[in-house]
Amino acid sequence: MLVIQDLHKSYDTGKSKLHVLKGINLNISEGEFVSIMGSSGSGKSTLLNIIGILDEKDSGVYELDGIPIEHLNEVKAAEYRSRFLGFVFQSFNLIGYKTAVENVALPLYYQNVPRKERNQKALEYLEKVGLGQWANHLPNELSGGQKQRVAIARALITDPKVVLADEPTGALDSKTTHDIMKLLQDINNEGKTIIVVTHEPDVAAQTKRNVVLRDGIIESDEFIEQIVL
Ligand SMILES: Nc1ncnc2c1ncn2[C@@H]1O[C@H](COP(=O)(O)OP(=O)(O)OP(=O)(O)O)[C@@H](O)[C@H]1O
Repeated sequence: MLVIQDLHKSYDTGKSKLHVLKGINLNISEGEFVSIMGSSGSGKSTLLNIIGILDEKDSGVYELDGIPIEHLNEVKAAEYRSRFLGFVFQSFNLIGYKTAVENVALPLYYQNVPRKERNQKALEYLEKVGLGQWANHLPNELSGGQKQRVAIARALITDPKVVLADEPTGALDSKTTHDIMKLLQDINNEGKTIIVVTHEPDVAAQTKRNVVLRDGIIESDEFIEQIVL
């Protein structure tokens, strides 16, 4: 599903180059549930941004579903993102003036799906994450956990190959973190590939494979005994 070989990334900081990813090798198969940990600055977000085609590698191989991801223009990058990837962020990234169902339907709007069809599907996905009753509420009427459920429904609505979640529980209390991780486990058990960047060892323990980055290289990469919620 996802092949990364000897991947490097540097940032130009004006005076010098900051070499952030220093030869990453990572293969992720369909249906895996992977957590990426590592101390602040180790390169987790940089790696996730490259996997998410939000940023470009300098060198090495990155293939997504068999397609080499190389020097894409913005239109092609956006097309691949919408075809292959779903995104979940710590801060939910919902549009404040749109209702829950409108937020979930948004990726289908960009795929030119007719309004009736996209709203119907969005409602289905909201029901899937347990929020059918909240379809017409605005984000500021929802709790943090509910907002993240809306964001997860939005990430799933295009049936992406891979869901990328950057600190999805970072803004949530421990009970809500449990509920969101349970939801991600359910989604993974249905066959979806999920990659989660997290600072929280408890969250990583609820995935099936843990990758630890240290100073731009993979320090460890282990299949783990998943704590099933
Ligand atoms: N656009 C950028 N320009 C310059 N430097 C950057 C840029 N993005 C990240 N960096 C630097 O690259 C290094 C790795 O950052 P990255 O965000 O990937 O780390 P991280 O492991 O996700 O950290 P955190 O856990 O704090 O989010 C850091 O030193 C950061 O300051």
